[in-house]
Amino acid sequence: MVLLAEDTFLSAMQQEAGMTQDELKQAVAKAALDYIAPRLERNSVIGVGTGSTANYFIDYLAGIRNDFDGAVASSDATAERLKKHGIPVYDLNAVADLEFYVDGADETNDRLELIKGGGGALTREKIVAAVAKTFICIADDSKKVDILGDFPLPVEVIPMARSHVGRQIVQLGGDPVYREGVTTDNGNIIIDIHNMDLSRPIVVEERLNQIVGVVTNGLFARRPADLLLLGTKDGVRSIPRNPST
Ligand SMILES: O=C(CO)[C@H](O)[C@H](O)COP(=O)(O)O
Repeated sequence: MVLLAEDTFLSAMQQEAGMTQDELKQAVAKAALDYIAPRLERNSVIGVGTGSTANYFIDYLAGIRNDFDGAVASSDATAERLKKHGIPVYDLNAVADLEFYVDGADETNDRLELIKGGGGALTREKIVAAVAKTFICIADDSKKVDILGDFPLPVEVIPMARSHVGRQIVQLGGDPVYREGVTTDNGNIIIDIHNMDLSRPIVVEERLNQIVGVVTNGLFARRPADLLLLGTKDGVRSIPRNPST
């Protein structure tokens, strides 16, 4: 595990007010690159997430592609983008060591517990995050919340279990909404849970995963991020997880 600095503001590149959300995403992607670049070895393989913030990170990564070996992708879309930049993409099973995983999020709380899966890639994201030694979450400050759950919680489900899982979610107090027309990279469907009490994220994460037919859900509470790079109008805040909270 890399030693993480105290909460600090990084870089002066975005200190003017009025930055767009996209510019904040770009700023945190650059901050992630600046964080990992000096820590990479020539044989390093990097875990790479999915979504618009992760895409900016991939584009920055291309600038240092001769300084590391390659990447593991959390989705087919990410693999495609990495390859377009000439970055070798490895199967996770072929990789012995993954120092860093860099990915966005739909929501984060103070404990760096996350909701992910807005882009439907939650299962592969969770697998890569589980393997990586350090999970760096990159997000603009619209994603920072006190209590998770305004963003509907995605659940990846085996298609034939859709109705069963929906009924179980209702029993747990959530409102399941089938994400129409979406098939995950694993050939499954997504159910988004609205109005669920997520004040105890670890408990909910485990309870949902016990439902037969659920592949996994988008709560990253058992494996939160280790470092949050949060884009704000005052700069990128570097917030390491505090394991004692
Ligand atoms: O979990 C994800 C994809 O499954 C993304 O990280 C999440 O949806 C954030 O996306 P974006 O960076 O586009 O705001």
